[in-house]
Amino acid sequence: MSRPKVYVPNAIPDEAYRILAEHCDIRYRDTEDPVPDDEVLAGVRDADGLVIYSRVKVNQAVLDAAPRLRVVSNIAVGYDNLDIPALTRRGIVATNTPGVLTETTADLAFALLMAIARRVVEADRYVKSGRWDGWRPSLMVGRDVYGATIGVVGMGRIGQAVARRARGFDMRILYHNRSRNPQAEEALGAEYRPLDDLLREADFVVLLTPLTPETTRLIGARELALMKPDAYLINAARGPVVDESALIEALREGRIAGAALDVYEQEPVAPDNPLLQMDNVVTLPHIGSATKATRIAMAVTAARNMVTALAGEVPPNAVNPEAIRTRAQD
Ligand SMILES: O=CC(=O)O
Repeated sequence: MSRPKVYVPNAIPDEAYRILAEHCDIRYRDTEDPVPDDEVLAGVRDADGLVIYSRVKVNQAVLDAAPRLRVVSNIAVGYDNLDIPALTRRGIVATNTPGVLTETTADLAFALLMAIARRVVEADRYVKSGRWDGWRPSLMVGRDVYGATIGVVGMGRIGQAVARRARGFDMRILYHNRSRNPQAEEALGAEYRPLDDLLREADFVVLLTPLTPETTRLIGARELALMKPDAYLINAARGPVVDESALIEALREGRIAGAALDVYEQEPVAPDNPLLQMDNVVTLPHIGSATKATRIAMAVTAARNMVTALAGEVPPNAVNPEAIRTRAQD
């Protein structure tokens, strides 16, 4: 039997490459540079599998160009770059990499929270600018994290990992989620709130939802207006969960105290985006899961998902296992 063909349009760690190479023929683009759309279309032409980072979109045009495609393995926990209904209709299994990045991403979300509360980035820039003329009681005063109220929106794996960190800071933990999580309530002392109530009460609103039609622009002008004027918004989920123009407006008018962002409506963020000019906004370049160990673990997980799915088994992290049934009925 001939080996399946897998298209890998961006460089992946050797550990993951080796797993794929043992079982598949790989068409490899050994660079992290963005893949032009026409290269994706050419790359998938004879591919049985596609292993991608979330910057590559798999839409109808890609599917139309990929008659043999059976598996798409995303090296990310989020999979909003994939048109899941279209994949499922075609019997193509999609997989993601949950679990391996939970703690790493929670660390980063908490780092965003700490950085905005204690003005870490602003203070660093200030010292490096050479303007510091000595200790002053009001210099770079921020707000306490310890004992404050955190509102976690999206109490999945990462949300719960952030709540565990918040417990260490003796924070009051509120959460909002599609469904209540009695286990998180019991284990973490987290209190469920309808979204509006969470927004009214939290000092730090931390977004950790997947991007879905329901969570797109979940936080808009109305929601920002519910937040306390001294509260902060932290987005470690996906940019489009927030209406970015409404956020810019709220920050300009001082309706919230600040924001710490790892993600944006458009990535990379445009150099003239007003958020980049605001001292009370921390801006990171989508690095939630960016540690060496976690990036390797994500790629290895993605490679294993691919190999398992190509062997005709249900892969450990199938996001649309029903696609296998669709295929079986063909
Ligand atoms: O953003 C990163 C991911 O979804 O893993």
